[in-house]
Amino acid sequence: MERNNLYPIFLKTKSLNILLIGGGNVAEEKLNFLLKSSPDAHVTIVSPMFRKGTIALAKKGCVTLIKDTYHEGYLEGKHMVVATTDIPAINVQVWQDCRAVSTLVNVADNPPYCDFYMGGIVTKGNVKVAISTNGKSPTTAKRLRQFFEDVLPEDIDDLVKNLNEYRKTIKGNFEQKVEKLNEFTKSLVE
Ligand SMILES: C[C@@]1(CC(=O)O)c2cc3[nH]c(cc4nc(cc5[nH]c(cc(n2)[C@H]1CCC(=O)O)[C@@](C)(CC(=O)O)[C@@H]5CCC(=O)O)C(CC(=O)O)=C4CCC(=O)O)c(CCC(=O)O)c3CC(=O)O
Ligand SMILES: NC(=O)C1=CN([C@@H]2O[C@H](COP(=O)(O)OP(=O)(O)OC[C@H]3O[C@@H](n4cnc5c(N)ncnc54)[C@H](O)[C@@H]3O)[C@@H](O)[C@H]2O)C=CC1
Repeated sequence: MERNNLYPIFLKTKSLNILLIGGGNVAEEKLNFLLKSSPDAHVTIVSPMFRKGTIALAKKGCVTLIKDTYHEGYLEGKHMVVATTDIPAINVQVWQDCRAVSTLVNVADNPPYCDFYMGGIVTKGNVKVAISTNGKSPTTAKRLRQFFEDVLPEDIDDLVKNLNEYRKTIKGNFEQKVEKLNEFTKSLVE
């Protein structure tokens, strides 16, 4: 069986600079899901045009809109880049420029030109679940996201908060703490 070997990480997007190139449908969708998960993300978007919905989304978050075509100077100070223009040669140019400066890049319409994929994301308080189909079926990622949004209980955050408090009160060395926490949470997986 084929296997997903991607390694998920949870980025502190508040202290990272994200560059989105292009201001069309895909840019708006990527921005929408990025801000849904991480409303405090720092984003810059460079595009000759922006959709009304993008302008509205930008106002709600920490998003800077720049009306221009892409040039590599925009990569300065950016930690990750998502290219969504409708011109494949520009997107590939972005990929090359990012590679040259070791900046993580995602070309939205072109999986071989992605260092990372965006995923389906469910957030319930402190709990976050991220879903990937290895780029094989974004629609499945969306459906799984909807499924987990539905089945994960809203009060799962209370459990996490309570365990965080309990964790602070446990005495003993690391092994003893792990044992107590495992014993306490056993019923969750039984
Ligand atoms: C590889 C990846 C790269 C990346 O974009 O990061 C990628 C690539 C492509 N998407 C395409 C199409 C669609 N994408 C969606 C939706 C989402 N796409 C997302 C991620 C990813 N999309 C990455 C892989 C994720 C994984 O591993 O599963 C989600 C999860 C997250 C997000 O976008 O933030 C978000 C759902 C969010 C949610 O609902 O929670 C829908 C469904 C819909 O909109 O209803 C469709 C139409 C139906 C279809 O085609 O399936 C096409 C074809 C373009 C064309 O044909 O022109 C390509 C290019 C290709 O595959 O070659
Ligand atoms: N990953 C995904 O989820 C999906 C990817 N795609 C792909 O994404 C690409 C874009 O699709 P749409 O957003 O629908 O197109 P669109 O035509 O709505 O938007 C393209 C945007 O790129 C901008 N642009 C053009 N040249 C530019 C330049 N030199 N610098 C900066 N911005 C520039 C345009 O002004 C426009 O805002 C297509 O190639 C499509 O195949 C499509 C659907 C889903």
